[in-house]
Amino acid sequence: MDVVLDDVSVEVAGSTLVDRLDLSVGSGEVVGLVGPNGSGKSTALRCLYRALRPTTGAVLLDGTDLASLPLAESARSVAALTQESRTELDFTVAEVVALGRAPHLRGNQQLTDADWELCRQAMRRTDVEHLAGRSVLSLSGGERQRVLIARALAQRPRVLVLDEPTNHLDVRHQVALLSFLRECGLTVLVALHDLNLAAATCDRLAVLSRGTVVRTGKPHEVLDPELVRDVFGVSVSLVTHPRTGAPQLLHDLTEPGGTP
Ligand SMILES: Nc1ncnc2c1ncn2[C@@H]1O[C@H](COP(=O)(O)OP(=O)(O)OP(=O)(O)O)[C@@H](O)[C@H]1O
Repeated sequence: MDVVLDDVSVEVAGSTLVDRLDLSVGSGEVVGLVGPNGSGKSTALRCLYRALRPTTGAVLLDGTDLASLPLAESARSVAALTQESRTELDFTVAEVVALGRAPHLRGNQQLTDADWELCRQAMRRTDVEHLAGRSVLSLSGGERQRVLIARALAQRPRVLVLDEPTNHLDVRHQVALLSFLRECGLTVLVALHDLNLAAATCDRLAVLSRGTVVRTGKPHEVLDPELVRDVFGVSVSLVTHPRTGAPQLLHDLTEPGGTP
């Protein structure tokens, strides 16, 4: 399923948070949104999972305006792991993951054996099956994050939207998640702060600054020291990963920094 953000602007209380943003993501492509704090990454992603409606412009799924689809229909296609994803209720891990099946159920319909099997597969994939009976309130930050990823996978979406999914994850689970994003065959939009992980994971990157895309392309076309200085205000050297050829940035901490 392909996704297009077509000239999307979002205004809230007189401020323009996203400004005429254009971005196309092909079916099965992994596109990373990178940009400084406050550049509009989360706001753009919110338009995709319908937490926000663009003030002007449209989000298209396979050419259909998302706003014209019933909410349940778009929820069957688009799963999101967001910064607002909450696990504050005293549910077990299995119950939280099962919520991912909700868009596929009618009324009070119960989960079938096939639904539970999909939940188990998602829990195995994110390494939380052994926690299935535990209360989510008792989990560590990284374990909770993996449960939320399992919930999104149990939804069996065609588009995955992830806002800083590596938050709280140790390095093994970061690599496992990002490798999965590369292999899963889904259309993926992911906001990432770590430019090196973004370069290693994504087919293309879109660099956001002040609510709009300032550059888009394959990681080696996008990540150059000049752009990183202009957009992020930091000094880096560019090297090439010796095995994969991915561009990697080395931070130069001896250069004067900006505001922390
Ligand atoms: N409801 C709101 N009302 C007013 N301003 C908002 C609202 N939501 C977001 N903003 C502002 O919009 C800008 C973009 O925010 P957004 O969360 O999209 O940025 P981001 O690129 O995801 O940042 P971060 O990297 O810090 O997560 C920020 O300046 C933020 O303060």
